[in-house]
Amino acid sequence: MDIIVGRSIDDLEKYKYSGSIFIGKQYIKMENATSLSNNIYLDVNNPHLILIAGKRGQGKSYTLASIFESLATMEEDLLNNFSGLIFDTMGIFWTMKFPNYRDAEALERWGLKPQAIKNSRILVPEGLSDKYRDIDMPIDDRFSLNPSDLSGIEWVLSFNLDPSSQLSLYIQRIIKKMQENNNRYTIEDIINYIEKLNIDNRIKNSIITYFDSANSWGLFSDKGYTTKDLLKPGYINILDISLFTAITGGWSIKNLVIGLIAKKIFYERLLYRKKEELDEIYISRDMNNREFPLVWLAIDEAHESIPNDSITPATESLIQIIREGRQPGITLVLATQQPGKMHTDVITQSDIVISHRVTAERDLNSLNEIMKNFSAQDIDIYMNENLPKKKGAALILDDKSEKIYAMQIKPRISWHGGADPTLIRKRLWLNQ
Ligand SMILES: Nc1ncnc2c1ncn2[C@@H]1O[C@H](COP(=O)(O)OP(=O)(O)OP(=O)(O)O)[C@@H](O)[C@H]1O
Repeated sequence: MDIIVGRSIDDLEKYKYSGSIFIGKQYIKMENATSLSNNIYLDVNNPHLILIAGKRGQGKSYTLASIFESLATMEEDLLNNFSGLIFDTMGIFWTMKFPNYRDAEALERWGLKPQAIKNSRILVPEGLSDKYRDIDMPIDDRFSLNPSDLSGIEWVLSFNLDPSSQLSLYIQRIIKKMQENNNRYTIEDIINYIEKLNIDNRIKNSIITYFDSANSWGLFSDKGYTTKDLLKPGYINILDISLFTAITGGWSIKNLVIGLIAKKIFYERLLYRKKEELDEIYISRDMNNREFPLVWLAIDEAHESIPNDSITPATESLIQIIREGRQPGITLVLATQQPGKMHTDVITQSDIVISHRVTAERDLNSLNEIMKNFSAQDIDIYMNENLPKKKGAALILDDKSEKIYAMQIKPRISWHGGADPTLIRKRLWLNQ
């Protein structure tokens, strides 16, 4: 019998398969043999917090992309009301634009065909777009942030400064003044203001150096894009922020992008949710298409954005979405190699966990915290007994049904961009 994870018994009766996507097949163990049997679907009708865990190379980025491919190929009426946004921190999801000929044989066994995701859209930071064009990467659009949208503490955390240091306190005071005196301002405006301040020259110069460096990130413009520019309905919007890796403190900049955009999406969805509710109450109103789509946000290597031992520029927004995101209709998908390093809210609030193999003790401990609700067995023992040692094999823990399934994630229809590069350069899938 088919399984739909993340769906209540009531909803199973009401909606049947509608509003669910195919994500893989269940492993069934008979005596000593394990074989693939029932189809596993994922409920996409309701918002969820989904954690994908697994040590390096077990398939967590693959799984994340496989789920988003299935979202991209939903029926049109669902697709029109949906928008996916992947914060591509490692620069590996843009290959969705190409068919996965490499796994054509495996796909055929699953009754699937290599397919490009035509409704995927790649956005890159405005000031870095030439770098992407130089290597012929397909780009659909650019994005930037407006400097006046950042609070003092967001600047401080992006500069990787200790929030209680003297420099940080100055920066927070400066930004407060900028916000009081201006509606919109640029980084140059901030620097001009600092230059006129009557403070110690050493401090003044170091603050200016920080803002000068922010100017070189290629991230800011006085336009700044709206969330509607970023969230094209019916599309998987991929924000490639991987090139910030090359800048010192790169993760702080990536987290700034994640934090600011996630915060804006949260507030806009909150507003539009009220309007949608009114649309439902007034029966004369049309309920077909939402003005602002329901959003699925995804972050790979999420332990870097929302760790358990420090605060990043993304922490506050992500915690807010984790705790309150369901009401406005935001689903968050977090993938990590190190669940043991993630903020405890992720562990306690996830309603769907997809776990590939993990071995580090700290990671096993945090997954066992979730596992306690499902089984008396530890997760590694359960995995060893029920899961073949195969890439893409995972346990899926479903809070709605309080059940665990051993499963194989479906192969990707679009090209996987996260594979390790090999010294031998051959197209083995073409026998070349
Ligand atoms: N469901 C799957 N079906 C078939 N092959 C898979 C599946 N999942 C993963 N693989 C294979 O495993 C490889 C590693 O997967 P992936 O790149 O997602 O690892 P990862 O866990 O994200 O690793 P990293 O931490 O290095 O990013 C892929 O290149 C692919 O060949």
